[in-house]
Amino acid sequence: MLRQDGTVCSEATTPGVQQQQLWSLGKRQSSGCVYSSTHGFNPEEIREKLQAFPGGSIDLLKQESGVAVLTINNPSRMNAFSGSMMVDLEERVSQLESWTDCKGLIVQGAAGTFCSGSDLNAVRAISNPQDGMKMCMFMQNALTRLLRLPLISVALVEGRALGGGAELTTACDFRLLASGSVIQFVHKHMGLVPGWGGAARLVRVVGSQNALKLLGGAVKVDPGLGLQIGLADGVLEVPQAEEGADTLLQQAENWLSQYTKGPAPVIQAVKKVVLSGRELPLSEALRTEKDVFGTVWGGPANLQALASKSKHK
Ligand SMILES: CC[C@H](C(=O)O)C(=O)SCCNC(=O)CCNC(=O)[C@H](O)C(C)(C)COP(=O)(O)OP(=O)(O)OC[C@H]1O[C@@H](n2cnc3c(N)ncnc32)[C@H](O)[C@@H]1OP(=O)(O)O
Repeated sequence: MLRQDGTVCSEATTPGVQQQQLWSLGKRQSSGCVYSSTHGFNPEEIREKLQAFPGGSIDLLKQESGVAVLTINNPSRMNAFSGSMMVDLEERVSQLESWTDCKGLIVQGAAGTFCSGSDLNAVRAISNPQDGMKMCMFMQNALTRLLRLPLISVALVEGRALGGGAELTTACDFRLLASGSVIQFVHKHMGLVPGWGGAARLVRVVGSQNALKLLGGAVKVDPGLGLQIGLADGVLEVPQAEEGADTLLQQAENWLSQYTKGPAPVIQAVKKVVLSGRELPLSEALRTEKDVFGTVWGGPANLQALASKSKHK
């Protein structure tokens, strides 16, 4: 079981207590910010600075199905991230962290394109290294918390995902690319490298050789290349105008449902064991896996499956 101090010991627990533990384990994993005051990070100060660059919004729609839709919404600037949208994003992630029934998340852009990165007007105004690093710390915290949510997330990429927009796609578990879409880490062309955690995550998704090529060449990744190197997990056809065709969002929801079908505690447990396997040293990951296992073993879904004598043909 989990001790108050976050360490782990083995002790039998009741299913009710186990469910509580599952949730608090999820909160511990998902609230893991990279930077705190010990790193000289003052979130209030940076929030205030970012709010000075308003425009657009990050919209969250929580659905009864347990799948939420997060929309990057700043169409007049190709969904570039204004400062206030960065603060919005952090708030939406907090809302998702406290959603006990969550199972899945689709991250999309408004009006037919994904996201063109940081708002260049804000970038120009804070183009000194100190402010740049503060903005990076803020976005790394928000995107790390997004990736660590106890749900299965997918970036639905239509149009372009550029710069910070490309980085955002790597903060999701999966990426679906619509026909004609492009993910491009344009940072080199801007005299930069990723700073929102996009390089570290990209290496984990496509391997260091491919990451070096994508960043070093500012390569345009179309759906074909995306599938080839593992940056894309699927390709969606942009529907023609004719009646009856599923929208891209419906297609993404269908695709995601193969992983989010089932009770929320089980889906959340799946994400937690994979997350700990990805992020923790092996011994720690194994202990976490045992803990998470303890929260579903003998739980309602497990007992129901046992009672129905299910066969896996
Ligand atoms: C690199 C690091 C940094 C980070 O990680 O934090 C970044 O992300 S910096 C931003 C990187 N992104 C860019 O440099 C994108 C630059 N824009 C473009 O390449 C084009 O605008 C494009 C390809 C997104 C769209 O081209 P298209 O011809 O289809 O449309 P327009 O260029 O006319 O764009 C429409 C309108 O949107 C404004 N826009 C687009 N991107 C941004 C942006 N990132 N910040 C601010 N504004 C942006 C563009 O200026 C046009 O506005 P208008 O008032 O009509 O001139």
